Amino acid sequence: MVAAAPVVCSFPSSKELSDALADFVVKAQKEAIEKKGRFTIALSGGSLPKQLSALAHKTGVKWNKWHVFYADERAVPLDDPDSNHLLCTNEFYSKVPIPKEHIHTIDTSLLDDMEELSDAYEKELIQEFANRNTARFPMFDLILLGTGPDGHTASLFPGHELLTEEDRWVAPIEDSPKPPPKRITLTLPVLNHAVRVAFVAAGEGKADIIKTILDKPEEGLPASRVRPVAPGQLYWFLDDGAASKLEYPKTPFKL
Ligand SMILES: O=C(O)[C@H](O)[C@@H](O)[C@H](O)[C@H](O)COP(=O)(O)O
Repeated sequence: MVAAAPVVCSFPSSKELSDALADFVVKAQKEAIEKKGRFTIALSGGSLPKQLSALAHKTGVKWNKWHVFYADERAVPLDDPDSNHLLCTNEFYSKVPIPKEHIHTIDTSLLDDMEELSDAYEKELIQEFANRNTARFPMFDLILLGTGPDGHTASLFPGHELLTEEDRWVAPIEDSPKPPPKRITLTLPVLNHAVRVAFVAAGEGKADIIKTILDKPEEGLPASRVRPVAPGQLYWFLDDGAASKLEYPKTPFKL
């Protein structure tokens, strides 16, 4: 399947990165709403939610058209300090008026059964993206991802059997090397059918892994396997620290 080359942008500071990311998200939601009257986005945990707070100061955001899912979520109650939903609430939703019913959380009554928890979240996606039989995989308007020092993304970890999943939209993982061990995650085919996927990474601590992911995709790290099929497009939003070892060409940011 054909995938366009990633577009990599680097910014001198974390503030400039957040600001450009916010403009990029506003443009993505504008295009999606013009086409379909709604904007479907998936968010990750880690440092990403904080980077989104610059969106609170942007104009032209139609918050009531947003439909938010999680690229991955930890199998914990929604008020647990490990919950990505809690993190997104504190860092992002508390600053912007997304209707609560448009934010798709896991069903915490199913925390004892990871298969059921994952299937229930897949059903949430099926409801949003219509009938699974008519659409092989959902096409998110935008998926925002981070990457860890091992090259994982969402809850897809190096060498893990979930990397070969070809059918499910959402899958459980019970042995995540990054705590907590139990999570659910969007699968690679879902990441690779999005209209846009953007990775966000900042800090010199990320420089080595960013270099491996982008300069040595043949190593097959999970983040290197995210290559949305055309016309989908992959973007990397980095700060100069995270991009400092990269040979892959950078593109000046433009909307
Ligand atoms: O729930 C999670 O653990 C995250 O979704 C995870 O995939 C994260 O995005 C990366 O580990 C990057 O984390 P940082 O942005 O904190 O480096």
